[in-house]
Amino acid sequence: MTTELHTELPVAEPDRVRRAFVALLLSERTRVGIAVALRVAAAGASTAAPLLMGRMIDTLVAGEGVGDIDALATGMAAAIAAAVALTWLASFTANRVGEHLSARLRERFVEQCLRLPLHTAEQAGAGDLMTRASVDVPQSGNLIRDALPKAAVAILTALVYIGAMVWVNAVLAICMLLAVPLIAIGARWYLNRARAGYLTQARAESRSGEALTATAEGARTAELYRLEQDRIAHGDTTIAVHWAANRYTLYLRSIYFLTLESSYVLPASAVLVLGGAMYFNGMVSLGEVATCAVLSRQVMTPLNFLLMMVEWLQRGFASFARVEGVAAIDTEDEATAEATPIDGTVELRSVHFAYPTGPEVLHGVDLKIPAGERLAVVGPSGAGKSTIARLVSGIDAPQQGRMTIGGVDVASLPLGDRRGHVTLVTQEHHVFTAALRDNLTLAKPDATDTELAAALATVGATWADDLDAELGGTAQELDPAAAQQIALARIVLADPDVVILDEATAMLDPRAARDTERALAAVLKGRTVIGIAHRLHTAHDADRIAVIEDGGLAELGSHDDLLRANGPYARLWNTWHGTSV
Ligand SMILES: Nc1ncnc2c1ncn2[C@@H]1O[C@H](COP(=O)(O)OP(=O)(O)OP(=O)(O)O)[C@@H](O)[C@H]1O
Repeated sequence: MTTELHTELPVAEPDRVRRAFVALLLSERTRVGIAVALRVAAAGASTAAPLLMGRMIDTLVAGEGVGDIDALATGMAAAIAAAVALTWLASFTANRVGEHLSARLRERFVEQCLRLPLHTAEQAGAGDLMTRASVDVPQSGNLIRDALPKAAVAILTALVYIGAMVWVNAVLAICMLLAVPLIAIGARWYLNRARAGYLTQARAESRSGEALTATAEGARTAELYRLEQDRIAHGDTTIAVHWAANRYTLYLRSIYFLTLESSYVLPASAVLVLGGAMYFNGMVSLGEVATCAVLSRQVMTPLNFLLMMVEWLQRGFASFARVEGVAAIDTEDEATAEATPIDGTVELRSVHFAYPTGPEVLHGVDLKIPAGERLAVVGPSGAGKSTIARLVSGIDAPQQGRMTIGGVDVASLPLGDRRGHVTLVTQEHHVFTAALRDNLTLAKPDATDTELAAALATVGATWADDLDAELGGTAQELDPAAAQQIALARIVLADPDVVILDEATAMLDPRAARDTERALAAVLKGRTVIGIAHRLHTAHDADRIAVIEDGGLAELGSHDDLLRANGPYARLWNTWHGTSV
């Protein structure tokens, strides 16, 4: 079952979020510019109607001709038609830009996940990455596609309306300021709490997702060890935390929206009261009061919308910070190769290693494996064999000492280069839902069909005669031995100097295991091979055997030498064969 001792993936700092967001917008600067210009034009057209209405009232009050009224009414109709057409065009353009940007964001997220160091992904657990992919990426997409264009539209529209009010009568425009204190207090209270609230909510969602995934994946184990009640209790706890986090953000919203609702009534009432007094004192015309009253109501629509959107924006930016957090790992972990490995010599020098969640597992291991040697690593369960495999393949780096391939620190090799020098083969082989060709070219993107066919022939995959055959998912189901052959064919294509086999054939039935081992022999020829031998008969055929006990190298030598030495290996061997020394 998946261990839940996870280190969460980071969340990007506000500064990084700002920079990433601006960079994303600038990547579509022309389209963004056109959308903004169209929106300003649309807002300009919609202020024309109240302005013309004011003129119309003043014309009527002055008792001027019907011809002027007709002209003003035609102008109003034209302004309204232009506003509708421009608003539609502006929304259409903004939506298109939003779609482009959110597609870019999704593609970047997938690339970042694929580049993620394996140990980081493992420590984060499936739940965190899954929630970021399934909740935060779509929510960031919503932010870019819907929330942000709408917010920008609302800001621009409100500014144009306020500008028009100031132009008509600056004193009446000042009435708008009455709404400011209430809105400012409400927004400040809300914004001070919202980011933390939404980040906690997203984290709680990840954890409850993680708990449910782990329970579903390990259902059989839970049943076997009668852990059902523990798992249910654990699920209940994470869901309760999630529920509490949701309730908290709901509480924030309910207080915030109440403040907003109350703040809208004030400015419109003030315009009417003050405007009436000014009119009776001959300071403004009736038309100006009517225009300002309509505009003060009109400006509240985008302002109201904008303030409601703060919550949506907060949630969107909290998600964006989580998506961008994955990119931050890439930058931190980017390795820089100091040189290229000269051959497949593997060397561990005084290697110490501890997992983040536990005590030291390897206590100063010294081991040199010359290029082309087949080394078997044996030892009791929990001794540290798989940990050595992880270090050699660069999944983890030692905290002390050096781990080199061909004279170069494995951790300093960029991920792409590392895969070309060392490959870890375990019993888990993922066959992607894709054509056989795509499943193979993962290892060598520019491989020709002839190379792919040769690689399949090397591993004895006689069943694979159609490179376009769809595999995985609901398509052709492969048996474990065939999946293993695909994995081995990938090694032939990747052509690494060093291959590590960790329980590569342990899950196969004996006949399939024999076939696979035959295929393996062809694949491994000429490479340095480190085989983690859980069954001793595979150790017997190796050039040398390293016995690991309690995180240290207990013995090193050929099978015959070690049997003669009558030490830990001889004891393991005799136990394996059921004989005593
Ligand atoms: N991801 C991990 N986080 C924390 N501790 C771990 C992790 N993986 C392994 N360990 C611990 O490290 C120690 C060495 O484990 P390792 O898997 O290397 O042993 P092994 O010799 O390969 O055992 P086995 O033959 O049972 O696979 C064990 O005590 C194990 O519990």
